[in-house]
Amino acid sequence: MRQSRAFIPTMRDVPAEAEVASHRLLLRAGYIRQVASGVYTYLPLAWRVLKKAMAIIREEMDAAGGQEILMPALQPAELWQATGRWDDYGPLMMRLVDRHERPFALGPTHEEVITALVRDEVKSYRRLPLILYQIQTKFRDEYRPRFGLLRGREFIMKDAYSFDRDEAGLEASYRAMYRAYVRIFERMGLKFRAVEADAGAIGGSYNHEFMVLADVGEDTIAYCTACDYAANVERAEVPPPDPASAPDEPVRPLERARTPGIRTVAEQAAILGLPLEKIIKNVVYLADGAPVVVLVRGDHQVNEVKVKNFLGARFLEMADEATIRRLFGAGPGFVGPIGARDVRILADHAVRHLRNASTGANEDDWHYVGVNPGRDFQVEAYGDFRVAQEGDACPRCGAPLAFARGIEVGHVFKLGTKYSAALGAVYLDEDGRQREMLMGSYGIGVSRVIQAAVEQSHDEDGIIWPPALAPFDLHLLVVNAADADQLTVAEGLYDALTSGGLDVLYDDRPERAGVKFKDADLIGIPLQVIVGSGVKDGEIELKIRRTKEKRRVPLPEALETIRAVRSELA
Ligand SMILES: O=C(C[C@@H]1CCCCN1)Cn1cnc2cc(Cl)c(F)cc2c1=O
Ligand SMILES: [Mg+2]
Repeated sequence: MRQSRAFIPTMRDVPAEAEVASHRLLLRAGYIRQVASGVYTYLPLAWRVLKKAMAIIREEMDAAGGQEILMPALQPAELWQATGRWDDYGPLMMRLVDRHERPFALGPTHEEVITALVRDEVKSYRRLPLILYQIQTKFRDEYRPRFGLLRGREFIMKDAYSFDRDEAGLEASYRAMYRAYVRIFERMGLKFRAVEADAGAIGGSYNHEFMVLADVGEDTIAYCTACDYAANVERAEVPPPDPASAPDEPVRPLERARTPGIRTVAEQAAILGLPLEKIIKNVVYLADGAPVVVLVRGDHQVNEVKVKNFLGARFLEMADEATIRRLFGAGPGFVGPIGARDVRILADHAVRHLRNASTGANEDDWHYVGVNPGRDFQVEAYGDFRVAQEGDACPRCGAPLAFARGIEVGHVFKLGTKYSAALGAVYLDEDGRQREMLMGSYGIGVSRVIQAAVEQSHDEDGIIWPPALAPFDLHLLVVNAADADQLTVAEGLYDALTSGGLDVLYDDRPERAGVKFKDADLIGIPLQVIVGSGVKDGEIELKIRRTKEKRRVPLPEALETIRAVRSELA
């Protein structure tokens, strides 16, 4: 494509709301433009990148036995009402009514639609396993869309759904999808990790997220420094501490201590002269409306995902002060398990062996000291209820965990029968018995992954596309379009490269050299072919965008050297 014709509206300065480098660069380099908050137009360069990403995804999905379909974005409310999910997502789900006042959702995902389709069309075990997938626009009305394509309200997703006869079949489909994802992200040239993740409201037990490692990622990954354990920190398991590691100090009597007006555990620790590890923090929740107090050590945080999953609660929210006062007779900073009634008490493993700790006395301005769990209070259950921290022991091998930030670009789920049961997707097995299909669902954020690639691969001059995703194979520049020799060589190369099957962006504009070099570095095509003053010596120049390395090449060797360098970069 000739850049003099191309619609690539580069710009120098970017709007303030572009907080991360990848968002700024996609705007500056003329890849995307915002239409509304979280809603974007993909301009020609971005659309080319998206088509490359989709081609890789299609190849690997098809190779893994998937069959591509396209489902509608308009979804009748009845389907979501049948699975009980119509009210699960509140304002996050974009809804509308048609001209007959019938309610519809703009599809945020397609479990309901695909399960109803397979229910109606598949009756026999002979038709399983079945993996169907689509690449389609999704709608989620994020409260605060941000970071460009990383968290949009309208975005492109590949979503696949597997249908199997039994657990073994589901496991096979899950592994096939998992392996396909590894190949997809490897082919895209991304540094990524698959991590154990929490299924959240979608249910099902077993799932992994694929994270592109990047400091702006909204997710935190806990990974083991020794084995291949890795988990979203929401889910990372924390094994019970070794009881032998408990401090062996003499047990003290339980006493009250006056702690006027303390607001935080740090203040409580300070006023009592205790380390944070000796404070028992009490966090009060309503789980589907029922009060629960969760006890964790003062230096730990409650992991609400773990608490919610333990309780099997649909909704978990912090109790407000009025509820806390009604239940405990004191404000939030003075709550404790001793003497507490009409409330479920859960405690993290790390609380169990505390000696002579401190906790609220259920009276404003008073705490207990010399608190010894087991003697002074009982709990309903000790469990893994805290957020893992760097240095915690790996639950698989005991080595210390390390943290990294990641951008979730894929998520694979085992759904089991959650949707097939709700919608009646059943099949007849060999003995004519009716059985519910076992499902999995598998997503890739297609528009998100291309920005994740930019976040992971850019420098101060602009984007550095992984070759497999670059909008063009080459960026050909004529330094001085007014120079007849340079123009002749450049035009000749453009024709030869293009007819040789390469996708070339040719900067033929009558712009100053500096503008052209800056734009080429901004747009980020991995290999630049520069036709400049060297033509009088029969030479052109190759520039490798990532390393900025330049190579002078005799014109007769240009085509074969370009091919050689391209295969080096692939
Ligand atoms: O989407 C999934 C699971 C998988 C992910 C891979 C592809 C298939 N779906 C989870 N999820 C996330 N946000 C949602 C937002 C809304 Cl508004 C909704 F109504 C439903 C969902 C929802 O179900
Ligand atoms: Mg997810």
